[in-house]
Amino acid sequence: MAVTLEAWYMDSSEEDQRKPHRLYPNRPVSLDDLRKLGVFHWKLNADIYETDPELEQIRKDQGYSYMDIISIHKDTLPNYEEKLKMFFEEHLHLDDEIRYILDGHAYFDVRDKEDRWIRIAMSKGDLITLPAGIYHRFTLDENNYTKAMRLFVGEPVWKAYNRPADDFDIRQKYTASLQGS
Ligand SMILES: CSCCC(=O)/C(O)=C/O
Ligand SMILES: [Fe+2]
Repeated sequence: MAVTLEAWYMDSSEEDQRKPHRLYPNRPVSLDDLRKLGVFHWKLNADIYETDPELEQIRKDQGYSYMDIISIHKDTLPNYEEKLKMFFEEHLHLDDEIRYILDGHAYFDVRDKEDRWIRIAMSKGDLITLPAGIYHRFTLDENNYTKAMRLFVGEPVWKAYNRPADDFDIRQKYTASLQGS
């Protein structure tokens, strides 16, 4: 089980979003680089998610009072194609996005400070937090399946604001937080 998270700069090809879209040669992005963008990662044991004390501690420390589980597969998710299309539109949220992969695989793409796409490969046991105001998107990979826990502080708000949302206070706050990092 890899403790680290693999991430890389993406190519600009319009080919299938589910492909890795690496540059050649590959340009990896470290966990430290991700942290500077406000993106944080934990590796947990997803086999025991229902009773995991480590997950409990994170939820307590971070105030993640809400959780639900979403299974993203053509046979389980209503309006599967429509939802995947929506998830892959570049957007931001007014709150942090917190996702814990319980099974399968997925990609989160985030913009770096220079507006380049970074692809983050998520698999079973990866918990990630994306800060409010960061432009990002989500896709399945070529396995076409993931099951994820969605966590939230308080009552969940799933509203996504597609780019451009540069005038939003949360976007300004996020870009200001990057200064000097
Ligand atoms: C893994 S949950 C579906 C993706 C989602 O909710 C979102 O906002 C992606 O950016
Ligand atoms: Fe999102």
